[in-house]
Amino acid sequence: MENSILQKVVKGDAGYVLEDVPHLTDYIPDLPTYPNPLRFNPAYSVVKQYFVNVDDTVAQKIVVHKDGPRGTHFRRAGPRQNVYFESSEVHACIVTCGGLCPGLNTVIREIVCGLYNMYGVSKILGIDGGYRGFYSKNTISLTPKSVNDIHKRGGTILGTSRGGHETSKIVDSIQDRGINQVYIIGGDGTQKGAAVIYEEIRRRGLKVAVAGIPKTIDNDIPVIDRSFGFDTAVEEAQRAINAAHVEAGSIENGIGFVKLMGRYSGFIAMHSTLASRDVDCCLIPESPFFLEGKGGLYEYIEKSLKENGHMVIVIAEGAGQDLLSESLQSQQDASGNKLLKDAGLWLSEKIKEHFSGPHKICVNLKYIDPTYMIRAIPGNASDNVYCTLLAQSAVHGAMAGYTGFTVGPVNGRHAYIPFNRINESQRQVVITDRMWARLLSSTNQPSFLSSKEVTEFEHQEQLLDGEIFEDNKF
Ligand SMILES: Nc1ncnc2c1ncn2[C@@H]1O[C@H](COP(=O)(O)OP(=O)(O)OP(=O)(O)O)[C@@H](O)[C@H]1O
Ligand SMILES: O=P(O)(O)OC[C@H]1O[C@](O)(CO)[C@@H](O)[C@@H]1O
Ligand SMILES: [Mg+2]
Repeated sequence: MENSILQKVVKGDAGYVLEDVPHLTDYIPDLPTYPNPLRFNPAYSVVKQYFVNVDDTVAQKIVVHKDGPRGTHFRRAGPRQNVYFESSEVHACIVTCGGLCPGLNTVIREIVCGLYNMYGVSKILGIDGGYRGFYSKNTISLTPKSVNDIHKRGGTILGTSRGGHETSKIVDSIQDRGINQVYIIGGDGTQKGAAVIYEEIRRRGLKVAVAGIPKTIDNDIPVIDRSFGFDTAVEEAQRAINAAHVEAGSIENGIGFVKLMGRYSGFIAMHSTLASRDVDCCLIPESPFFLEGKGGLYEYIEKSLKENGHMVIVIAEGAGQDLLSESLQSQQDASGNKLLKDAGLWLSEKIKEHFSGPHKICVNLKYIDPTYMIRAIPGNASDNVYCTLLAQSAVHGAMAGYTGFTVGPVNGRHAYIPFNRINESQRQVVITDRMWARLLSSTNQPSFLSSKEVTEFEHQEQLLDGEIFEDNKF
């Protein structure tokens, strides 16, 4: 076993690898255990095999070959027979960081209700306004009653922020308040912050479990099947695309132009396009494009307008940033994320300018920017169920003494994933994958790539060890 502070790798027969998560007993030996209170809970006691076998693991790769290695596995999430906290001893806190996402309130609600109803825990604090709230604000007391209706509202009742991650101040606050379970809901930046909080807690030898719940509307967190809120955002984006289609179709040479979120990953734009079928061109950060000349965007727009009289374009906010780079200043937000220029607005102006020039076609372009409208809403039904499972899996993991983990579904089964696996890369649309090919075939747009570039993309992806192909699921 290789055992560093963040990596706990167990190897077995036939190429089996378990990338395990830390446990409190890794650095605090002889911790007492207690029977899981769920054993005495009438709602759960009737379930056959309710408890997860301690050795259950979830395979990352489910398409395998006869002689191929069994590959990476993660510890299966779920309740254990024994727990490492007594109910009365638990003092939990919940924090939400980064941008908003549909379902945040559902996760908060279900952590509170899960702790209370399943484990009899009643000391639960909300941290106000993201990481900086640990050391600069009062806490909010959370009870099943106070969170009862919050899943019907968008946003986060706890507030959120970017920046302000000061590890030692945060861990001082955890220690001073006697908190022993920390639930951290947020995106890639937040999970990196959670990893360093875990490391500092471990360095101080504290009996504090740190559980991450991945949140990102962009769906850019690797390993997990998808992030919560993504489904809701794609659904809400349909309203903007429908409006763009109606507007474009009602006027000669109408162009409906919709900007959606997606800083580095175009999943929202790709899935919204595939779901809608009214989109003629989808532009995402992963797929470079150009405007002028043969095979360029202007040529495609001209052809579409000639053939159909109207068209719909969807652009992810991070697409085409290279084209406006000359005017880019390197500004950052409080968390250090690069601030993007508004590619949607820029491109819609360029299109209008181009067609009013020598290539004169009198285009009628309607620009629709619903970016914040698709994330400042409550989760839909399927996201709400998903958020419940995430929250409960996190609670079961912390109660069972696991720490330094992020929870999420891997091939449909919830698992505990070490922070380093979540934090080492960003998930992106693979443009040499079948899903992007489906999109190209549904819109009929050009790929904007020469065959030389396709070969280069394939080569880069082969170097990236197979995980990059995870989208090739369907
Ligand atoms: N490398 C890091 N180490 C420690 N803390 C970090 C790191 N990166 C970001 N953070 C902290 O995590 C919090 C959220 O980060 P960020 O604003 O990047 O959002 P995010 O979690 O990535 O979510 P999203 O991108 O979906 O909005 C901030 O408080 C930030 O200070
Ligand atoms: O304006 P804000 O709140 O910083 O958030 C914008 C960013 O947040 C995200 O929605 C990720 O959460 C990105 O798609 C977007 O670039
Ligand atoms: Mg982020």
